[in-house]
Amino acid sequence: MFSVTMSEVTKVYPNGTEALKALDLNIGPGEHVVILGHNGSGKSTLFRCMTDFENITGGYLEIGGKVPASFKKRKERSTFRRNIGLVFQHYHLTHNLSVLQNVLFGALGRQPFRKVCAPIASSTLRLEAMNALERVGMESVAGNGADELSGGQKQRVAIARMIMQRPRMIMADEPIASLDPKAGKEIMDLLVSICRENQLTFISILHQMDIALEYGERIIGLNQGEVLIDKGVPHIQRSELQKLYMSPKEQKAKWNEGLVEYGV
Ligand SMILES: Nc1ncnc2c1ncn2[C@@H]1O[C@H](COP(=O)(O)OP(=O)(O)OP(=O)(O)O)[C@@H](O)[C@H]1O
Repeated sequence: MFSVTMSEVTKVYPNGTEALKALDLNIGPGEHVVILGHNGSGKSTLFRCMTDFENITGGYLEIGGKVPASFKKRKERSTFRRNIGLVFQHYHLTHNLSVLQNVLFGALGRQPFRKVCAPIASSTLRLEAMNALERVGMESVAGNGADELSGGQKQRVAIARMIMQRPRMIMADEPIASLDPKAGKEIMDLLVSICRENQLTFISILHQMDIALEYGERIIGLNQGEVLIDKGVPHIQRSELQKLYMSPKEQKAKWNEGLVEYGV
């Protein structure tokens, strides 16, 4: 199980935008954390820094005992990335290949390319891929083309592909943003249960407050690159989350009305 340690992490883009401002965060092994925040609050930047797709520009970031900023060799970096299972809003399946082939690709990194190609993949690897498909309820369409699936089915296949990676932590960036409410909840149920079964740390970026409250154990609310809320779900009021989506002017107005308690 991976943990995350961040001390005064900043990210300033080359154009001068300060997307993350001295973030101090600790996420323990096996925690289920939801990151919420308005558009432009820094969620994706944080996600990209944690997954090593973006360099931090200040502070200290450690994930699973590794410090991405210190990676010198490509192998170190690829091993680190392989330990983090990523789920995105868009499923990034290869559409002209079968569902099974897409899932086999999840083993890339721990297996060479030629070994994950469906016609020559070992029976052990194929069995593992079929088990992953069964886990997400998609084994009956293993031979179908990935382009024949609905959005919810594609996300399930993307999750099966991620299972093949054997990750130590799952990070999901708006995993249900393209799905209807029913399919979205099914995907969240699936992700949470996979994390529980395998004792994986789970960090997801969401836009839906209700889903965050239902599926998160802890919510981190970002506002203009800073942590505004960091609390366990049982201690969070809905009104606190709503202020994440207010402009500074609106927050000040609420403050003046005495409706919002800051820093509590
Ligand atoms: N590559 C970049 N270069 C310069 N500025 C960037 C870059 N990426 C993001 N930003 C800026 O950094 C800030 C945070 O953006 P980020 O995408 O992390 O926010 P977000 O919370 O994920 O937003 P959304 O919910 O819209 O995805 C914004 O002001 C954005 O314009």
